[in-house]
Amino acid sequence: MSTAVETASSAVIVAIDGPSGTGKSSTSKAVAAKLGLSYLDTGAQYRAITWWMLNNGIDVTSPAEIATAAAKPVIISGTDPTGPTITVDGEDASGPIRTQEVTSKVSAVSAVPEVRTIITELQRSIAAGAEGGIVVEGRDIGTTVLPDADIKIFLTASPEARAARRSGEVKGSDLAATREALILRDAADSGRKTSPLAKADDAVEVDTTELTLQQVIECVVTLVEEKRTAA
Ligand SMILES: Nc1ncnc2c1ncn2[C@@H]1O[C@H](COP(=O)(O)OP(=O)(O)OP(=O)(O)O)[C@@H](O)[C@H]1O
Ligand SMILES: Nc1ccn([C@@H]2O[C@H](COP(=O)(O)O)[C@@H](O)[C@H]2O)c(=O)n1
Repeated sequence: MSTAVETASSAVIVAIDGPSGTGKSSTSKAVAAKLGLSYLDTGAQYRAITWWMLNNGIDVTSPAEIATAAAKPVIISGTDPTGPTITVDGEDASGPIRTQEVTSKVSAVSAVPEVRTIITELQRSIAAGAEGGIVVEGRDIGTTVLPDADIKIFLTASPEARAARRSGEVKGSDLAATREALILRDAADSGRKTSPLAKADDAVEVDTTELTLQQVIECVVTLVEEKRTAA
């Protein structure tokens, strides 16, 4: 499978990876909007295929069943950073893919190699079609999906900071349980055989633990602009 993604010569490709709750989505959307780039949330695509499997009676503890069904759903991602969308077989999936059920099952589905092959090809075709450039966020963008990206960022933050951010989104949520769930999902994503969550050797690591979201956005915008100026 070719990993080369051809875009217009002025188009910049930005890969942003990192564990859960490090700020990938918030940062990527804001950076893309600020720089006039498209935006792709690859986690949403893995969530979408997981949601489809759950809705269609697939046993998500069976890699063989998942593999057989992997090519069936039609997943379409809208890449406007000010209003990203995702549909599965024509149905808006943006709400249902964020449920606790999907969150708890997505790592098992995304670990299946057949799923990764299909979703990776989809991601590369979206990046290739983004004529003005794109910010793509996920777990394996810099290492596997777009290894030739112009700039690669790997966001990190302490489990405590990430759990506090996530708990802040849901009133009355249990901080310790949120922290535990984040750690378990990261362990599953980092431990799978096929394109695990990992920092690319040439990625710039940004520890966001002590940074505000605004500071992270400014840091990434500066890195992209420096890269563009140097090119
Ligand atoms: N530097 C920051 N300081 C404080 N809060 C932040 C920071 N970055 C992101 N957040 C908040 O943390 C939460 C998680 O951020 P976000 O969804 O962008 O993370 P993520 O890495 O994309 O997570 P996931 O991989 O689980 O989808 C959001 O509520 C966001 O507003
Ligand atoms: N490039 C990616 C992106 C995501 N995943 C899997 O999807 C899950 C959900 O991701 P969120 O960013 O929406 O939290 C994630 O836990 C991974 O299992 C992936 O494998 N590769």
